[in-house]
Amino acid sequence: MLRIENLSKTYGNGVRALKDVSLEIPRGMFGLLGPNGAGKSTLMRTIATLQGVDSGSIFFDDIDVLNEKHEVRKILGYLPQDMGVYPGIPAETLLDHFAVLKGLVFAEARREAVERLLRMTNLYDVRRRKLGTFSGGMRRRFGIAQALLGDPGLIIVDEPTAGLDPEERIRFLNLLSEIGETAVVILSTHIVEDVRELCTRMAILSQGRVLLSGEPGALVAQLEGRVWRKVVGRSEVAGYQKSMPVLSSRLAAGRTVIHVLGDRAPGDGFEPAEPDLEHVYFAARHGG
Ligand SMILES: Nc1ncnc2c1ncn2[C@@H]1O[C@H](COP(=O)(O)OP(=O)(O)OP(=O)(O)O)[C@@H](O)[C@H]1O
Repeated sequence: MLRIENLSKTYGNGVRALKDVSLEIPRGMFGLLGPNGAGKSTLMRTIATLQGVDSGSIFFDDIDVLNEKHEVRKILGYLPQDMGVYPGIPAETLLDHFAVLKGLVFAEARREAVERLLRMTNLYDVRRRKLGTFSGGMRRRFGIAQALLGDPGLIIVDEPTAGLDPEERIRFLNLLSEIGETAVVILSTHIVEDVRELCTRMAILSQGRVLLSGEPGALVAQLEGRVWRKVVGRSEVAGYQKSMPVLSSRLAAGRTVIHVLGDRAPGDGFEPAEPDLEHVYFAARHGG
């Protein structure tokens, strides 16, 4: 279990990236959802021991993450938002190199681990190709392979599906879900579907604060009876957005459907709608 308590961080330029953040993250897949600039990467880099905070604490089981960096690095797998690219190096050679850095010093065990991870990420057939020739999806899968070296108990994946085409995204999410059972896996994303499809628990972060956390299904259930829908003209959307909390506005077959939040039926042609995780996300950001 990862326990984050009262974490605060202000950057040198005065931006308060984390404001008293507390979270309990059990084993399994945990989704950290938030818009750009919410503080997700700051939190991920902090857990990954790459930067410090002004106050607060993080414990992974008995390890004091902020003060025992060396211990954390032994059990950590980290896939950063931007993995440094080494375009001229073949995938297998680079993975073997990372494995040495991770402490896999025995050649035979290392060879087995590298082969297993290349097969798992479906890169075995292209293992001799240089990284510079890989597509975005292949590079992401290579990132996962390096993050899984040494069987980490704590895995951090920062915005992994950004820029992937739908097929690669699904392949990548399937890969992640396979590893989510024995480790604490934290996945940061601004894509609601990533969380819906994968995560047993989640939190929403906005402007450095945790707006809510819990199980996606339970959070959706809390909105039961409070979401209303209406088909409107495209030009009317802005007016509704001014006068009521609009959770979403979608084009469906050339018509615009808006969903709004309200404890009572808004009248005026609105009808009850099934809440979904996207509504949870926007309701939280509306303060609902
Ligand atoms: N090194 C830094 N120095 C100053 N400000 C920073 C630094 N890193 C991040 N910030 C600011 O801190 C806030 C949180 O940024 P962070 O990257 O943690 O958010 P995020 O949720 O990961 O967003 P994104 O999805 O855009 O990466 C933003 O306002 C950002 O501009």
